[in-house]
Amino acid sequence: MSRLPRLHSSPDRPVAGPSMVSTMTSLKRKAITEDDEEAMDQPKKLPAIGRGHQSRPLQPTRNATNLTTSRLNGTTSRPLTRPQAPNLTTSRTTRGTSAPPTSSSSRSLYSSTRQPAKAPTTRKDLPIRTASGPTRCISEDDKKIQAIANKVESWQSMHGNKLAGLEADMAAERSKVADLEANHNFLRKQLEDAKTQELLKQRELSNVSDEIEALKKRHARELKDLEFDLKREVTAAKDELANMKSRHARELMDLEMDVKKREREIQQLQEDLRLCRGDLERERETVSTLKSTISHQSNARIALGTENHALQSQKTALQTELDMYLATISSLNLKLEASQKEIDALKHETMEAETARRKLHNMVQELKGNIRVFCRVRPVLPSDLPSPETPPDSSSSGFDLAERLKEEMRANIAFPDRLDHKEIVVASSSESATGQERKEVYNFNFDRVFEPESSQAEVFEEISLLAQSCTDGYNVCVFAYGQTGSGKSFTMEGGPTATSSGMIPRAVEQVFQVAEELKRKGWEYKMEGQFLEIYNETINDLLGKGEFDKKKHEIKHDPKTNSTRVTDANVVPLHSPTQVRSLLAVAQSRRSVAATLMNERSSRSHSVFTLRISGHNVNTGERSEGSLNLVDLAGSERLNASGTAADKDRLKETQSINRSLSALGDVIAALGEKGEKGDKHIPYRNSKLTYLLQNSLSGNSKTLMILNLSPLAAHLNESLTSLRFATKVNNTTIGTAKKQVRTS
Ligand SMILES: Nc1ncnc2c1ncn2[C@@H]1O[C@H](COP(=O)(O)OP(=O)(O)OP(=O)(O)O)[C@@H](O)[C@H]1O
Repeated sequence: MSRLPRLHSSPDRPVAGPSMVSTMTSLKRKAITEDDEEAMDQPKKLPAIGRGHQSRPLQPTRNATNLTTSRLNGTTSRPLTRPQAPNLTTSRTTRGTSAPPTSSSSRSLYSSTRQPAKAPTTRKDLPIRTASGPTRCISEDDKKIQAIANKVESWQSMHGNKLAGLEADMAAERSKVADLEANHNFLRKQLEDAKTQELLKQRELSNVSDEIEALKKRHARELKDLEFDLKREVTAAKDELANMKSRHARELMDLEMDVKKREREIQQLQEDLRLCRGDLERERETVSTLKSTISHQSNARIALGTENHALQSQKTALQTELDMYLATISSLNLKLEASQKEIDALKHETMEAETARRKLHNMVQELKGNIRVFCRVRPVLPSDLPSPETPPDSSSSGFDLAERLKEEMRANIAFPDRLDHKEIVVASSSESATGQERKEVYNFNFDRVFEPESSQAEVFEEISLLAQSCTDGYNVCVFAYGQTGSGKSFTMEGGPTATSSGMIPRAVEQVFQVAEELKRKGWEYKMEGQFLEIYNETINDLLGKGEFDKKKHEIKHDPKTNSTRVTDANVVPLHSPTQVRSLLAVAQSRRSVAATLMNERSSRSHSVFTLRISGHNVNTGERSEGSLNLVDLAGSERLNASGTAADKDRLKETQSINRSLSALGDVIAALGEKGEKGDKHIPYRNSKLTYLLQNSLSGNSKTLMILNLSPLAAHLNESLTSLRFATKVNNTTIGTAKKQVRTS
């Protein structure tokens, strides 16, 4: 299609010959064929477009060519395909091989078409323009030239005719060409119209195809939407179907279960029915039995009616008796009430008697003098036995051997006073200078003597009144004296169990108990504790921080209140016996203990536990200040006996202990002498121990010394020394104890 307009777009070009026309025709044919081919590619609407121009089909060129050809054939004998015209036309444009024309028309044609420079190239000896140039006088040549000129002239005249015919032909051809051009223009116009229409149709077609495309897209979208909706609906339908299936399955299961349940119920009912039938049978049998029983019973009832009558009369008699008893009970109740009142009065009396008894006890103590001495002998312990080469077996022979050994080791100590337990007799045998055995027997009397079998409770029973008197406002001092390993610590502190607990925990418990009881009488008590150790004449606070506190403690006495204070020593408020027990445990772990030959756990220091108790009677306004000092003295053995002479530190310890113990003896002796002389100086300051216990050792306080003795024969001499010291103390009267009581 695009080639066709280009062919017809140059109307000014020289008209082509038949070959050109045929070429054009073939080109047109080709173009039309291509058009047809292209038309084949167009949408199917295109034939409809062409149908509107059927009267002028799109193949006019082919018809026009045919027409032209037929016309040419009809008007002249010379067909257009003759060679002359093309040669002429060609010579006009490109070739100049023909001879020059002689006529003016041919000359002019020649001169207008041929270049003069090219003519001599064919014939060199002939001038081209012989007629107009200078004439050479060569006669032969002139003749020949004349002949040629004649020939040319005849040729020209002959061809002039031909030329005229050709010009006529040319004119005819020109008119044909004009026709063809007109036809061509018409066709071109038709073609342009067709193109315009085609463009319109193409535009329409593109619009339509756009619409189709849009429709396709919309259709695809709608299709997609529909597919999506459909899928969703299908999914929903599937879900619903699944739900329905599961619901249906559940319902089916429920129904099956229901059916099974019903079946079970039916079975149960059938079983019940069977049982009921059995029961009914049995009941029927029972009814028949009962009927016979009833007949028996009615007979028995008659008999019972008679019996009942008799019992009624018996009941009346018993009722009378019961009334009598009730009267007796009410009179007994009255008597009980009277007795209860009597008991209360007696209790009150007892309490008053207890108070009076305590007063009397104190009076007795005062009359007896304020230092009392108890003596306690510990049992022989397995640890006292020499360690055997072979370990003892648990057989009876092993036990007997141990007992025999104990017996052998035991000193000859007797307790003849079985009633009052106040006497101890020690027998010793020694060799005289003459080699004879000398037997000596020593009798000692104390306030109380405890045999090896005596328990802690028995010992405490004797000192409990003394201990609790601190609640009445007395200064009380209990100290344990004896050689190392004699049982001082055991007596004062005791063991871990309730039965083995010593005097300190028992005394504290007692004081708390008494304080609680005295609350009813309006007494309120405040208690505080202090635990000190005197080691090598240095005071160590056992309730302080660390094993040895670095502080230098000083002892201060207040003569007004007869109280003693130690500077920088911890005084802990006491609230319960349990708290006191834990305090004692802490203190015990801090005590300095050094090993000696005599006792592995020998305590090489004095320990002083002080319980201060201040009371206030809210009813009477009375106030009391008392203290309880519980002293565990260091071992009293002599220097050689302990085997410490070789050890410098142990020697110093022992010397210090012995010095303080002899100072204690000196103080007690001086107190005894003071009682006689009145103005005797008491050397309290000779040791830290006596200075600390000044207020508890003076005549205003109650003092108890517990002498602990070893039962071993090996320790007999030490025991005798201790017994003599205790006797001295016991014989000392140091005055009358005074209550620290004032009325506010
Ligand atoms: N009455 C007793 N009953 C049973 N065992 C006792 C008794 N008295 C003391 N003992 C035991 O004897 C050993 C020595 O006693 P304890 O340590 O009390 O002696 P001590 O005089 O305090 O010695 P130290 O001066 O070295 O402190 C301990 O094992 C103790 O348990």
